[in-house]
Amino acid sequence: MATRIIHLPKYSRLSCLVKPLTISARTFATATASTNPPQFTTLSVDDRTGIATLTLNRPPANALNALFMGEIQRSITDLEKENCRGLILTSSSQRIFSAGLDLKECYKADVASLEGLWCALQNLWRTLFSTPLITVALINGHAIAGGCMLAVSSEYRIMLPNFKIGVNETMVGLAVPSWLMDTYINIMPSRRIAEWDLTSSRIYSSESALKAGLVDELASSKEEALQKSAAFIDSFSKRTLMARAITKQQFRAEILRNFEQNRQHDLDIYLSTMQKPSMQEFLGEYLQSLDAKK
Ligand SMILES: CC/C=C\C/C=C\C/C=C\C=C\CC(=O)SCCNC(=O)CCNC(=O)[C@H](O)C(C)(C)COP(=O)(O)OP(=O)(O)OC[C@H]1O[C@@H](n2cnc3c(N)ncnc32)[C@H](O)[C@@H]1OP(=O)(O)O
Repeated sequence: MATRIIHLPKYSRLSCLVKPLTISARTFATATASTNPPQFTTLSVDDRTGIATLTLNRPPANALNALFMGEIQRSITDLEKENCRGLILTSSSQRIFSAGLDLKECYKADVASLEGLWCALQNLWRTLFSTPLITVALINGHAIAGGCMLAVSSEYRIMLPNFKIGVNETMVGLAVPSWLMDTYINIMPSRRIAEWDLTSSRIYSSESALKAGLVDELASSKEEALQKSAAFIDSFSKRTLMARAITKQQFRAEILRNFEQNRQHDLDIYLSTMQKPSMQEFLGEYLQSLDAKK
């Protein structure tokens, strides 16, 4: 798929105006350094409005592997440099926004691949959560685990009806990473409900997610959701963009600092968990159960 970036001279460059957060000295493994053309995403920018739409397109489930996550991350950093104002994140599938981490790539994988996968997930989260762009997740399908992470890292969530959304890690004996926990708490109206949801692997329907405050609006079609997404981005005037971005950054700074301090620990936990024979055995059964639905 071709990437189309249109230069938008009308808007000031937020990435230059917002002071970057300190990044720890250590360089973490990443699959994002590639300069290959995008395979799993399409990016379009409306030069009239300054709004970009990044469409996830890795059938069948938009499962997040290292290459895919690197592409999403790169698109966001490119948009920051291209004088873009807002970003809508959506899916080309009519059924699945994202099923989270690519579990097929977690199964019987070597340590280097597992490390690449987890670092790509960390890097993608960090970039999306900290971007000065105005971010909207247009959730036009199921959003599970890492898929829900993409949604809650964005600033605003608009969901289509009759889908599922939530973080299901504890269901299989995995602790939710602290950065995802903090991100979830950041958007939920009540910390108590957030704790309850994440400890019980609660998966919401679109309708109950709206009631709980996990999503902000429902839309009956993708077209309506696109209009609502644009309206959210437009609700911030051009004049306030920089102040808005700095304020957003201040709100999120502590979560980002905690993440940087715990990044290696978080990776170590993931690697040791994934290499346990009992986890691999479970994962094999879980993948079979997904196939058995057919
Ligand atoms: C519960 C977690 C289990 C193990 C975790 C182990 C280690 C991870 C460590 C840390 C955690 C990181 C965060 C994560 O993101 S973990 C990912 C957790 N995701 C899920 O559990 C989602 C599983 N999928 C589903 O529940 C459903 O597929 C669905 C609700 C998203 C969609 O349901 P549908 O009925 O519409 O579609 P399906 O027929 O089930 O799926 C279509 C197609 O997609 C494949 N697929 C689905 N999910 C994944 C995935 N996460 N990775 C890779 N592939 C996936 C599925 O097998 C089907 O493929 P085929 O058509 O058979 O080829």
